[in-house]
Amino acid sequence: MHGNDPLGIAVIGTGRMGADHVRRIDRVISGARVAAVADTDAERAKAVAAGIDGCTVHTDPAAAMAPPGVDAVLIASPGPAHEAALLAAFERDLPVLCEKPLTPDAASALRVVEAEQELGHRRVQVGFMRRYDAEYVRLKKLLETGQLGRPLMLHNRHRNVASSPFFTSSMLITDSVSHEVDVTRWLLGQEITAVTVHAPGSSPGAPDGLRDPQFVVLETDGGALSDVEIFVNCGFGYQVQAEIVCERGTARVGDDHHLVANVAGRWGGTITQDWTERFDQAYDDELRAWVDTTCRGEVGGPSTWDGYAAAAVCEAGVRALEEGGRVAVELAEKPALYG
Ligand SMILES: NC(=O)C1=CN([C@@H]2O[C@H](COP(=O)(O)OP(=O)(O)OC[C@H]3O[C@@H](n4cnc5c(N)ncnc54)[C@H](O)[C@@H]3O)[C@@H](O)[C@H]2O)C=CC1
Ligand SMILES: O=C1[C@@H](O)[C@H](O)[C@@H](O)[C@H](O)[C@H]1O
Repeated sequence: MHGNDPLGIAVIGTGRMGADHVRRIDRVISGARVAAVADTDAERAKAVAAGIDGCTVHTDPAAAMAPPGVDAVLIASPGPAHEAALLAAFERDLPVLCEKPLTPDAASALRVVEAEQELGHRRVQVGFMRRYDAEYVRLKKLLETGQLGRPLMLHNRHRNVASSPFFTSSMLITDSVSHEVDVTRWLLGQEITAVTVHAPGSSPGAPDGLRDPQFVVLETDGGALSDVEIFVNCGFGYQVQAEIVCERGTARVGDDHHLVANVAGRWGGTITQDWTERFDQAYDDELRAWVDTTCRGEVGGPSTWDGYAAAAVCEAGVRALEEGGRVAVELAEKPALYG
């Protein structure tokens, strides 16, 4: 990157999230351009790159990071492909925005933590975009004022209209509750020490064999409890809500009452239908923050360590779902690199 040239980004994975991030880089935010795309599905990559000046198209993620003019990497391939893409970016010492999950399990996430330590500096921002959502940011700032006192409980609700066909019972935790795991650690500034999962009878709206909904209880090292209702086939809307209960007050986000209309003898509003609608602004702000910090030669936002901690908690959650009972979370020692 030279002078005021836009940051050249290689986008790895051009499916739903990748294509949306390409649009965002190309048309929404300033200071960056899509320099390359890679997808194992060449036609998809080609279609997403169409009309973007100077954007090279690849099927191999490492090859997409090689052309001159690639200054940074955005990973939006499926979770199991993240480790290889992250290590390829580290080979070139490129800054990375990696969609959640960092990797799908604790062992691979720890390998990424170790590889980043070998580089000797932080390179990765993990795509936990709720940290950029205006409502969550306001909640975090309110907690930091101390007015509400110490947090005691966080109640989270996370509902999707319908799950994708390949969704499994454990993915309700690893793919969906991973967001609440990060929100809990970030809002409370505490580590999660144990997980319990309860699964009521499945909803008739869930595909056969899918344990949906589930109720997850996270315990923290600060003595707080965070519970999560995860329901990925609720049928009616995309809802992400959180209420924090503290010693002297409570606060909640996600009520979705942005517009209330009075018409034909009724009042009411609409419910968002998916994450791209509910978190559109948060994704914009997340990407803008990443481009800005990268252009300044800095790294911010959720770290590789946060990605590892989330993976370890989710892994404990999957064991709690499969084996029952309360499963303790064992974290490796936190390297100095992550403060
Ligand atoms: N932050 C958020 O709210 C959300 C994050 N995500 C995350 O974004 C990532 C992508 O998810 P989606 O776009 O929904 O999936 P998707 O299935 O729509 O797209 C994935 C794309 O990656 C390609 N691909 C597969 N293996 C690859 C490899 N080794 N190298 C390059 N490309 C490869 C596929 O051909 C596909 O085009 C996942 O990590 C997912 O968890 C997804 C939805 C919301
Ligand atoms: O990250 C996401 C998806 O991968 C996940 O499957 C959904 O449940 C979440 O709501 C969405 O934010």
